[in-house]
Amino acid sequence: MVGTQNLKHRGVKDGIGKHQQSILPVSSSLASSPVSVSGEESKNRRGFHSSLFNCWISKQYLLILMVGMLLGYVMLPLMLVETNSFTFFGQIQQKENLFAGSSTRGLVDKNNIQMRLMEDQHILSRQSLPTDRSPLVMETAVLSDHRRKKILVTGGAGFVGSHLVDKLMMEGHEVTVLDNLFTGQKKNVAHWFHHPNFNLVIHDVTEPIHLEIDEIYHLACPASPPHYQFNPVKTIKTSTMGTLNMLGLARRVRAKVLLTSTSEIYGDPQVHPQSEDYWGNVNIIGPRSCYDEGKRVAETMMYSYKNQNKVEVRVARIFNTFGPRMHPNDGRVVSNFIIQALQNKPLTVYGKGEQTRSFQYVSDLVDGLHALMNGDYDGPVNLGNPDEFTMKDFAEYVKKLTKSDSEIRFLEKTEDDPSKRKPDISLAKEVLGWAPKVSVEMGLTKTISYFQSVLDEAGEIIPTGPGASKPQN
Ligand SMILES: O=C(O)[C@H]1O[C@H](OP(=O)(O)OP(=O)(O)OC[C@H]2O[C@@H](n3ccc(=O)[nH]c3=O)[C@H](O)[C@@H]2O)[C@H](O)[C@@H](O)[C@@H]1O
Repeated sequence: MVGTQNLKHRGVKDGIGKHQQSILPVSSSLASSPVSVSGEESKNRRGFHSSLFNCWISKQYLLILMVGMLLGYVMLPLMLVETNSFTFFGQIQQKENLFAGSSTRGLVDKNNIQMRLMEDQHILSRQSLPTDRSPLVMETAVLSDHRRKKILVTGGAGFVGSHLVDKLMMEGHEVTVLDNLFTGQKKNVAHWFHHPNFNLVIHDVTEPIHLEIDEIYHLACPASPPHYQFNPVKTIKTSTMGTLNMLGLARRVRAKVLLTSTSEIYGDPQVHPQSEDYWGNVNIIGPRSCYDEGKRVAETMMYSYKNQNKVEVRVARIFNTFGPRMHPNDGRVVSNFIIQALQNKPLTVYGKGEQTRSFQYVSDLVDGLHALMNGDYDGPVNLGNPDEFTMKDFAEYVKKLTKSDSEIRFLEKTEDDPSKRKPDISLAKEVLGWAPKVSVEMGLTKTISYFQSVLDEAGEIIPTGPGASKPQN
């Protein structure tokens, strides 16, 4: 830029130099014009007059020449320049005016847009954004700084985790979801991405992490049998190293930590229904042991940290749970039966279908986890709905609710599949004042309509079978 300016400046100077050169010969002719007074008078006079005349002529000539030059070399260019510059500056002025006009308008528009953006941001900072996965708008409370907690939810992008995140967000807390997205899905929490209280950290709990938080809900671990059996070593690492990392973090920052344990710690139970004081019946080396034993040792770690390091702990033993946002390829019985029934495909019952399960709706579980975290009781607590079904009856029930023509197909029994399961929830009722509110029928109706929308979007879904498998997105 500077170079260009210098070049232009030099060009102008050179131009002036040329003009000066062209004037110079004329000036020199004037300087050398003959004016003589010597010799005969008349001759001299004539000569004088003639020379005067000549001089006058030459002066005239010179004058005309000079006027011409003045006009030609100075005035005309000046006039042209002036005219051009007038037009030019006029145009510039006009352009500037136009620009100034548009920029003023632009400024107004810009201000309007900014105002609207600020208003939108203000509204969005108090609610969720509707998405396909979560179409209902959820409003978030505004808490004062000293009441707003920093809460970490490991596995927060999963089925149960994402519903828990909704509740904590609606209460106005700052929620950090930590998930490696093995079975969790970003779309489960996408409705919070814009919210200033929400953070998503893609991280594997088997690696340590340093965060400043007040509470930890530690859910991270695949929970569906085909998924946790896909990589049993990773599953056991997740429960053991993951829980150690969360307890280490809780100890460092003095956070309260809740572990989501499972009804699976009772194994194939010999006590029915199962209460918290039952020690269980787990095959230590069976295909389910990576999950069952992982959760059992995780519970042991929780109470070791409580006793040794005074970490404040909570342990929930979760029984079979279902609801919207279950992974369609989860492979668990509720999602499988509903997806099969909605497509009029055979409902796959493993074994004779005489094994029992008791199903709770996800919102009840979330309320239970919340009550446990915020209560004083720190022993393990069962959270489940005691409404018990055989799998054969459950298949019929799903068929009825979906009005499906599917046949019921009996497949081979899976190894170590618990023959019965039903929670005793007297302790939860007593220490948390908690009991499930949503009937299985009501919960199933909501879940059926959810899976119908998933199917409408996906077309066909082939549910995961009994064998170990990687989650399919
Ligand atoms: O849903 C849950 O909360 C629990 O799910 C699983 O436990 P499981 O009881 O085996 O759950 P499902 O895979 O849903 O199986 C329930 C019963 O249905 C049967 N089933 C499953 C799927 C299927 O297509 N057909 C079928 O008959 C299974 O053999 C089993 O007897 C997990 O292992 C638990 O950690 C978790 O807490």
